[in-house]
Amino acid sequence: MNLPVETRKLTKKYGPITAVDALDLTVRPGEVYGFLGPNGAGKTTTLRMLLGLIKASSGTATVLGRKPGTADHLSRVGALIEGPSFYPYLSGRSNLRVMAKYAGVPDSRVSEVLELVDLAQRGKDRYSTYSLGMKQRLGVAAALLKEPQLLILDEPTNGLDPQGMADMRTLIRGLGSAGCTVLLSSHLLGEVQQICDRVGIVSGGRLITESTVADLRAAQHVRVTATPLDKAASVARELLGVEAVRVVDNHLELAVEADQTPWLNAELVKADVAVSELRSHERDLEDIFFELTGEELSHVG
Ligand SMILES: Nc1ncnc2c1ncn2[C@@H]1O[C@H](COP(=O)(O)OP(=O)(O)OP(=O)(O)O)[C@@H](O)[C@H]1O
Repeated sequence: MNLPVETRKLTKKYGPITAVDALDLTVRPGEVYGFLGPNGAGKTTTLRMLLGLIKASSGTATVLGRKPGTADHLSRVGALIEGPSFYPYLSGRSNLRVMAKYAGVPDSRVSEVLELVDLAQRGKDRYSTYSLGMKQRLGVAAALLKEPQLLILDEPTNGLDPQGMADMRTLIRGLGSAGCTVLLSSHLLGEVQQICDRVGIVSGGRLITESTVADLRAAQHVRVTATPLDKAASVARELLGVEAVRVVDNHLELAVEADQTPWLNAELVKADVAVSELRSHERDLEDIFFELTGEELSHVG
């Protein structure tokens, strides 16, 4: 079976700017994949290449086993990338019917997709009266008209209020459970943590890591509260290396396996450090992102 998305050394340059830098992404069938990174990391540029809207400078992208932008590919990939454009004076349903007719999709599918995005009750209302969240969901409905195998969504909750975000998350999770592969970009950690099976973390156009959310979070970490903290930090750096030690507020975060904690404790005590707490803890994506990129992500979502 073809992978929904596979890129090899995918690169896009704009003059001196390398917007996407030798990206190797793999999206597997049936998963909700989160493409996570701060503004300007190269997410939109990547998605545009996957849809054949712009050409790569070098490297390759395969989408459902084909080169992006071929006729066959376009009918099997749904996308919401630049804000959806609809006729404001037509109802949501009429807008979709116009699109369905143009795409050769039977009218019955319009009701199905309105149901899927929870707009069946408001289908008769004018598009101009919709909230931003409803407009976004109608955009997803339009992308679903052709029953795509892969749905690509660029920042699907951008600009939505908390309720709109929650509705969109429910919708995306539902699509994922129904077997549609979803690739979405986001700069919102909370969102990705809640919706996605796997994430690709991107920074400055480069892929920093690609993993399941569960695996990323399960990587062992030990939190140490001790006095004096600066001495504890320097002992830990000597024992574990500078990279493995981070001072956070009034404690240390150490990248170390849990079975090493007795040894670590003994070494700290030997160095006259009073250890009041030493325990392994599950990190959230925010910590991981900061460790990997040195950048902060947004807390919203
Ligand atoms: N058409 C273009 N011409 C020149 N530079 C561009 C163009 N499109 C994107 N860039 C640059 O490429 C880099 C990546 O932009 P991109 O929009 O892909 O990032 P992003 O991760 O999607 O961020 P955002 O969420 O802010 O859109 C940025 O430095 C951006 O300024």
